[in-house]
Amino acid sequence: MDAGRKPRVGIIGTGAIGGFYGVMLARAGFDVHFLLRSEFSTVVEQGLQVNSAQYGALSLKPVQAYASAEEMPLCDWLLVGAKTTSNLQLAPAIIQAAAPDAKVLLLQNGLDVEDGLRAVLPESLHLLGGLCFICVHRAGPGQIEHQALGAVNLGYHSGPASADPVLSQAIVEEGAALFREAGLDSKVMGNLQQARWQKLVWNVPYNGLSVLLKASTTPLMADPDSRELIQNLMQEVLLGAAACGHVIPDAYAQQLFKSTEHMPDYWPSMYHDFLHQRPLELAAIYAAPLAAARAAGCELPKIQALYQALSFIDRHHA
Ligand SMILES: NC(=O)C1=CN([C@@H]2O[C@H](COP(=O)(O)OP(=O)(O)OC[C@H]3O[C@@H](n4cnc5c(N)ncnc54)[C@H](OP(=O)(O)O)[C@@H]3O)[C@@H](O)[C@H]2O)C=CC1
Ligand SMILES: CC(C)(CO)C(=O)C(=O)O
Repeated sequence: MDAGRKPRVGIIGTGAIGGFYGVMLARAGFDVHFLLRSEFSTVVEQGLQVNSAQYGALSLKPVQAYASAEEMPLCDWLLVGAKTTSNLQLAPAIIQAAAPDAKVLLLQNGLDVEDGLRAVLPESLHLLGGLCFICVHRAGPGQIEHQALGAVNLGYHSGPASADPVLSQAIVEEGAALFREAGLDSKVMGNLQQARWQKLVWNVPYNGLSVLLKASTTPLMADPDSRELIQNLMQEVLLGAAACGHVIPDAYAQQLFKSTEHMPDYWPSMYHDFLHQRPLELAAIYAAPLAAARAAGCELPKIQALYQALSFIDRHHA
């Protein structure tokens, strides 16, 4: 990349997350290119709209939109906004759109989501994980509803800087600076696995229960049984994390629980997948942490039961 030039950003999977962060970066002056699938023609015709409780009505038009990665220019940063269930299918697009030493940032929930992709990406590409603390969903083609929050915490996973902590830290800082330039909070996480476990403290209970109980956060937080279930599931995530060497203080779970009471009523992204008969992110959000905890000698029976019920739903809802 030329010194002084702003990095070129590619969005691989322009849904709620990809669309929101892509629009914010484009508005901050970055050269952003969007890979789309089903919404390609609508977005070419009508642009991308973000209806944000925080920033008001934002619009990006025209959009540098592509139906194929082969037409995209080589990008310095690739932000993957697809669901984890699409990662392997998207690997050729990521490789195609990546500049020679590009940074690939997975803006996704779950554990070990980088591992599957790492195995198929060239060694020259840096791979990072990003945890998005945001409530956002697609309301229609190219239409993104942003209800609350927006921070992204980043950590280095692997690549040419794996053995060089100074370089990997600098790369993660560069990524966090992109988001900060777009007016969003972004922290550097020294330990990506720890950060992923922390995020699971929220996603394990709320994502799955929203599908199983067909309830958004407000009713889930209002009912004594679901409140207890959420707290028990959170405790099991802490146990699993600790067994894997990541101690998360109980106060962290308590604070997430409390802050959910003050969030606007919210349907987690897994519920939107259920509603639209898309595959659920069960491997990343349930199977991977269960397997990691089990390998460390720790069984998590409530999470296991939730996972089994969701697996049934996932197989039968399409
Ligand atoms: N939504 C939220 O508030 C949050 C989501 N997350 C995480 O962020 C990640 C993304 O979630 P979210 O934005 O909600 O998901 P969405 O379903 O809104 O977006 C996924 C996008 O990826 C696209 N896509 C999938 N496969 C391909 C492909 N082969 N080629 C081109 N595009 C493709 C989809 O296109 P198509 O329309 O054609 O299917 C869609 O536009 C998930 O891991 C989720 O858990 C994390 C925090 C909050
Ligand atoms: C936890 C929450 C709602 C906001 O922090 C989120 O990021 C998610 O849905 O994954």
